[in-house]
Amino acid sequence: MKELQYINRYFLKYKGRLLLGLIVTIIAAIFKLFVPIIIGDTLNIVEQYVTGEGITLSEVKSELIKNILLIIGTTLLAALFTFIMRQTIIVVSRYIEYDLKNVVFKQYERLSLSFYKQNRTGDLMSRISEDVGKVRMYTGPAIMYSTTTVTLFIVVISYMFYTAPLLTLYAILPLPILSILVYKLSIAIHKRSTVVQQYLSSLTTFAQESFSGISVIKAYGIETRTNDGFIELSEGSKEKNIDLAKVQALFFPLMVLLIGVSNIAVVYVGGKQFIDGLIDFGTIVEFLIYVNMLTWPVAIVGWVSSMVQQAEASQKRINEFLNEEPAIQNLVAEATPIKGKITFENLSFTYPDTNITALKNVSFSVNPGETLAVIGNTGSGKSTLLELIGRLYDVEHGMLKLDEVPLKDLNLDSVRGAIGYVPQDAFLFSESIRSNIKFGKEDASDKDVIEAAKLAAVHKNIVGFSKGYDTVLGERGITLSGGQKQRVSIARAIIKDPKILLFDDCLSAVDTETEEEILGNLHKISQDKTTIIVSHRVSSAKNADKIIVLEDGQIIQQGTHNELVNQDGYYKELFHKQLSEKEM
Ligand SMILES: Nc1ncnc2c1ncn2[C@@H]1O[C@H](COP(=O)(O)OP(=O)(O)OP(=O)(O)O)[C@@H](O)[C@H]1O
Repeated sequence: MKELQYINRYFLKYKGRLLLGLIVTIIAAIFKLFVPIIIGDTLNIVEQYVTGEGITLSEVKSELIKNILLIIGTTLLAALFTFIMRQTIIVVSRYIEYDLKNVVFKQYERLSLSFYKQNRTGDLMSRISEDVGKVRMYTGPAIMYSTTTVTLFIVVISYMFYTAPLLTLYAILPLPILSILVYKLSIAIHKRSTVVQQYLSSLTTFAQESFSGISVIKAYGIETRTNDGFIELSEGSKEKNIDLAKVQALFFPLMVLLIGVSNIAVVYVGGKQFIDGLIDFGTIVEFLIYVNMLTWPVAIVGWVSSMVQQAEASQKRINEFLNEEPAIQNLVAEATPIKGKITFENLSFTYPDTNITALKNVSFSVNPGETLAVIGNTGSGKSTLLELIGRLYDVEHGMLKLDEVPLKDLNLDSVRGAIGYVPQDAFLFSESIRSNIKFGKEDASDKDVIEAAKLAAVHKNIVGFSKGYDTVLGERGITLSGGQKQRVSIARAIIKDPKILLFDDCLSAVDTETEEEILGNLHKISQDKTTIIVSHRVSSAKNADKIIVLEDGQIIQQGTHNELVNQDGYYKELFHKQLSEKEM
């Protein structure tokens, strides 16, 4: 229960409702006690009449009517209290689930990029949905059933002992066995359900990937192979489901068997005691009802224990993430205004997870108002360079400064707020184009959105869609071309009007004319901004104030376009190669 202590803060938060729920649960359980007493009493009256013990038919009739009305009344009250009990305890568990999901999601967002590299998306998803769901079972149903069971037990068993102690002993003897068996069964069911769940998630992932990659599957004509893969997985899933069904099938017969044993004990021992004149006839019937009434709560003891165990395991997994500290810490509380000068001093960077050294001894600086172009082969470290400016990773060797201040000594939100970053793979949300652009600036007006789209040379494309800026993207909406996506992503960065603009090879999918248009627009709006353009194309770099060429994480050339085309080396070769490609 150590891990579940974390949940106590929520119990405290909702203590009022919870307390009401517990009181109502106890009252509901007490009300359940009355019905068997009234039935027993009714039977005693009938028995007295049948054995001719001086009771008239009309007296029997009026007693019966009174008892029937009492049964209806108490049952209705018990039902009402049960309803209120669910409305309080179960509703509280839903509130806790909601709070917990929000806390987990907020923590996910706090955590750094390296965390996402180390943990699979499926795992992150299951902690926020399945694990939180299992913890909810502890905060709601487990508490509700435990309270009902404890109350019923205390009230019913005390009453039974008071009425007929020996009969009670025989009647409840099989109950602990039932509880233990149900517990063992619940554990077995849980184990098998976990395997079934794993198969289900593999099946879902397989189907999802197949649908996403359907064009590749069709183009390569591998439908049959894909189908075989699916059949193999579903075969496994079927077998595990059958395994589970076998254990689940034991649950009810086992319960019925043990209730039967208890019932036989009551009838046999009760019958003998009745013959000996030790108890009333009605008591036997009363006990039979109590035994049946107690069976479910007893079975639930086993079920609840396994529920709590699962919740404990789930909360442990949730706590692991909640206790995780972001690798990137904000060490400066107050906001620090950023002007935009970027300085790299002998900076080397190795990715912690792969040990790949992506940057080696890199030094350069860019002033506000200047544009730096970074050119280099794939894997030369260009994207890494931009990610370091956004402090997605911390630098261990050398120094990275903004406005001559080490990046770590600046407020993290100020740094990120000052950057408009366009990543290599433009990611757009399944929302309208307008919201995707506004993502860069929540309070932007429609005019700002259009202006940004014009600067990113995508306005004409957008108005060409029948719903214009309200066109929904993603699975349920239209699919933009690679170049359109890149330009919407550029518009998103432009609308933010940041001090620093970082473009990671984001003009690769647009034609050279559009590229020129965008670069021309950027030139106009970036007079007071620091701009870094990463590219494979000389055309993107040629107008920059400075160009650096990276190879294997090292700067091998730097200068202006004119200087570099007159220097033997990578840039000159690339320039001539791309010039001849253009002429072809
Ligand atoms: N998140 C990461 N974790 C570990 N290694 C990485 C990560 N990202 C990049 N690398 C490695 O770092 C090196 C530099 O990669 P980077 O993405 O910076 O190159 P790039 O010049 O931007 O390449 P491209 O032009 O193909 O985008 C590569 O060897 C790459 O495998």
